[in-house]
Amino acid sequence: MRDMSMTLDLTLTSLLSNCDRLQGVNMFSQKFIRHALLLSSRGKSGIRCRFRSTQAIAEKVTDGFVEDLRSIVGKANVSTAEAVRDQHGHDESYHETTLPDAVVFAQSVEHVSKVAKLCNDNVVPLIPFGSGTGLEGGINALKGGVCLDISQMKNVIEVNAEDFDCTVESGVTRGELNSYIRDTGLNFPVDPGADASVCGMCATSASGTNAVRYGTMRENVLNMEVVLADGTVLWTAGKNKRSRKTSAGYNLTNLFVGSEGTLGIITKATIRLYGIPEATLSAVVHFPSIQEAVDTTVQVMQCGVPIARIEFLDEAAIDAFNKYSKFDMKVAPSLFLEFHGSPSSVEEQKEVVEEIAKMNNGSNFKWATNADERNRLWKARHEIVYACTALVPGSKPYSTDVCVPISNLPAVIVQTKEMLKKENLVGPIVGHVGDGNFHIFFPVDHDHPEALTKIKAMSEKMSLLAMEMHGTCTGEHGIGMGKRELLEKEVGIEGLRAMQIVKNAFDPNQILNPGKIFPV
Ligand SMILES: Cc1cc2c(cc1C)N(C[C@H](O)[C@H](O)[C@H](O)COP(=O)(O)OP(=O)(O)OC[C@H]1O[C@@H](n3cnc4c(N)ncnc43)[C@H](O)[C@@H]1O)c1[nH]c(=O)[nH]c(=O)c1N2
Ligand SMILES: CC(C)C(=O)C(=O)O
Ligand SMILES: [Mn+2]
Repeated sequence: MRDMSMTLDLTLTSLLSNCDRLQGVNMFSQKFIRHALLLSSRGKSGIRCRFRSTQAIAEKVTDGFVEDLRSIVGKANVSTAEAVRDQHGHDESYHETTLPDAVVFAQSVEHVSKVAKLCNDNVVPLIPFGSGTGLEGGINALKGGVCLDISQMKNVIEVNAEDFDCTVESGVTRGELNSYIRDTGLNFPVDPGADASVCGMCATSASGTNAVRYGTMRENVLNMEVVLADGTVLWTAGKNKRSRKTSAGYNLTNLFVGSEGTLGIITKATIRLYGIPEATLSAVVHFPSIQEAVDTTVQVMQCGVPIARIEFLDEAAIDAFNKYSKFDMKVAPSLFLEFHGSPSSVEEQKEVVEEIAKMNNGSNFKWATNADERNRLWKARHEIVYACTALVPGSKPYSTDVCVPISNLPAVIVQTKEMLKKENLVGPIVGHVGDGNFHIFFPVDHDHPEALTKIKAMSEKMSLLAMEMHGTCTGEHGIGMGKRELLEKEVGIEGLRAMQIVKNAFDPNQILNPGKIFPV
């Protein structure tokens, strides 16, 4: 860490600005709706191949090195069995498995620190493994080495109900946390659908269906305990700190959020909690066209409705959804909605959204008031990726993930749909449209490499279109190994160089999750 202070002060100030995107506006007057309408009309399990690690690394992970790992974490917590390495060599995406040479199950931050130091001293790659639900090949051991599974560190360290925050260890998943705090009347709403580890969600800057109301991980992490490549343990906002605001120096917390295991291993996270809303109401509404569904979204957002979820599914997605989850919805472009608040505020939001949807020819509103109906709806929505892969037996999901400023969303989705048609590709579209973020789900069968080539070309075109429209190639899944070649196009050569300077300062031996984020 010798050179860190020298290199960081040149580059970090502009990178680490904090953004607060949570919405507080709540204006429902007719005047406001008209203004917003005017604004918008003006502008606007398959077969996997397994690669072995590179020879040079395999030679470093000798029997002696494995013995050293065992002496740190105990014999039972190190495995070189092929089945265990296989399970840790891929996430839930289409990326083909790449095996680590050994898997270590850490039980404490001391274990993590000593394993990191050992790997750093021997220049052996070290890949943090959260719960393996990522979608960009983040945990693939591209250069072999040690996969550090931190999922067994499962303590909830503290819950400060009166301050609406808590601190968890790396293995606690979102679902486990919410079960643990159920009696407090609080919950952690950031919801990627999968039951990912909270620290893994920090590492990928995850979001999902609730982010439109509660923000992404970036807005919800207050502090993190991180182990650096050389074994140093630090708290990004200072030990035991959990204030809502800070102006103290660089924002290290936001630097580690979204760092995808390339800068350090997140062993604890202090995050914000929210009161479980007094009233919740979900609804589904169908539209004659994609344009009308997405226009509705834009107008709802421009009116400042504090909607908790506003999810778009095109007709192909609804069809897959019906078949997989045994629903019988009208096969048409649709919005899934959810409102949170007091009973009167929910009623007010409902009325405004219903009116906007109707102005855009939305029909067949179905309201889900009881918890069972709502849970069934959202469970099915979160399984949509499996519904889409079920369209091609034996396939794995390839998901695009662009995000654009909300006013550009209708144009981007409509153009995407036209591109799909032109390329003759099957790809249901699903989106967290309140944030301007959407996915195409392509079922990928590795027995048909020509189809994968076509899908990759389409995905790149979409990313370029999103960037042109002032957006990003990844709203929430991260760069991983799938989007490395797009990063420079997005942040520019200067941005990429600044990121490389940060990487080199924190990880001079390049041991942390090598091959990820940066172009090859
Ligand atoms: C069905 C379904 C649906 C969705 C999603 C997945 C699936 C399977 N996802 C993606 C996924 O849930 C998300 O990327 C998680 O944040 C990954 O958390 P894991 O704990 O599984 O990390 P995983 O183990 O998959 O690791 C992901 C990356 O983070 C690193 N990492 C993990 N834990 C770390 C730690 N403690 N310290 C440092 N680095 C660490 C890894 O090295 C890797 O690079 C998603 N996402 C989303 O944002 N919105 C969505 O809507 C969805 N929807
Ligand atoms: C790619 C997936 C599973 C996703 O992000 C979603 O369903 O929103
Ligand atoms: Mn998503």
